[in-house]
Amino acid sequence: MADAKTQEQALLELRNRIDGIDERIGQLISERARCAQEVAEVKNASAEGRALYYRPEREAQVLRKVMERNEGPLSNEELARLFREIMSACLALEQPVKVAYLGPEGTFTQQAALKHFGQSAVSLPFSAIDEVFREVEAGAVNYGVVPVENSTEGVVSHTLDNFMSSNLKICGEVELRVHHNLLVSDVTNVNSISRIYSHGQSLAQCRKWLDSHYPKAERVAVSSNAEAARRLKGEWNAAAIAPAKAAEIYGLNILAEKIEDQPDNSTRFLIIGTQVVPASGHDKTSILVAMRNQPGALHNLLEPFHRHEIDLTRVETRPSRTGVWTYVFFVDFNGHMDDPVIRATLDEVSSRVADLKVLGSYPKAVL
Ligand SMILES: C=C(O[C@@H]1C=C(C(=O)O)C=C[C@H]1O)C(=O)O
Repeated sequence: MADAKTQEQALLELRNRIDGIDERIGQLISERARCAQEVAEVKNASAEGRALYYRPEREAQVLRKVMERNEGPLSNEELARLFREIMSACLALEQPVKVAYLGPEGTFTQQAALKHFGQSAVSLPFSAIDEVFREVEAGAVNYGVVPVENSTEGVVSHTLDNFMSSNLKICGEVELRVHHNLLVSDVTNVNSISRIYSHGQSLAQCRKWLDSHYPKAERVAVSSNAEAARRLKGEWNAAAIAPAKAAEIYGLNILAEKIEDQPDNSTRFLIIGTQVVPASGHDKTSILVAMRNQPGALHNLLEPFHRHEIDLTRVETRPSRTGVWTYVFFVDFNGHMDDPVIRATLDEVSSRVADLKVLGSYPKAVL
């Protein structure tokens, strides 16, 4: 009895302390939000209606500082995620950011959009990557989020091809661990699944699992994982590979979890917009280069990077859609356009190739 009483007493005291801490946190968050409102006034005063409310480089710096200061017990990622939401809410006071993503609702791209901009952003689904580009170009939204590469399946060529004809800039990147699940509906007969819907990339990422668990089922590629989930309604012999979120949205059941072949399966997404982003201190730059298919062409392109000791993080080739035998390279490297070494390197590269377009310098993914 005495023990129960001391326990009650200890809980009461701790909860009183937590109430006091919450009160202070609440006051500090409000104070921060008022500061952000003042930032908006300053931005408005000098921008004649064209204020840039969202500042990717500043947000990256804020999150990095949160992680550097962290003394635990929460992990850096967990603490940064909380601050991500505080900033998202503060930014929404200035102006809710409007983001187009490759939909429908429930796709990994939507998860990436919310991971990057936080839950206070207004996210709008579009059914094709081209449409996301078009919405941003038309100014109907502030930013777009599109997938660009997967650690198992490689590049999302559709996104790269869009950059060839677009003047949009890359303003940021997001990385997302991607887990796949096998979803079924209430009417599915789980012993007679003969058709499995998903996006082509996801089917490929679960190839081995499907080979061993459903070797005879027909694999049907559809436009997105969420579309796969949506198709299940009313089909008694079908399943879908999709994120757990899609099960929630479309009222489905998870039959098997984490069925991806590679446990560290992750996808990188790009934030596209019209903004040129200043340096944050840890940045990446993406360029697009067009060149003739001559002997030594790739060496010529890469040599200045090597000489200036610039780290390349990715090189992709796509056939150009204009000239015959002309290739287009997408190159990502560490550093920002404002850095004189990067600028000098790109000047050199530019003199060696048919065309060079800077797609953007942007903060490296923090979360
Ligand atoms: C407050 C600002 O505006 C926005 C909100 C931020 C925040 O809440 O810290 C950071 C950058 C901007 O996206 C700012 O530019 O400092």
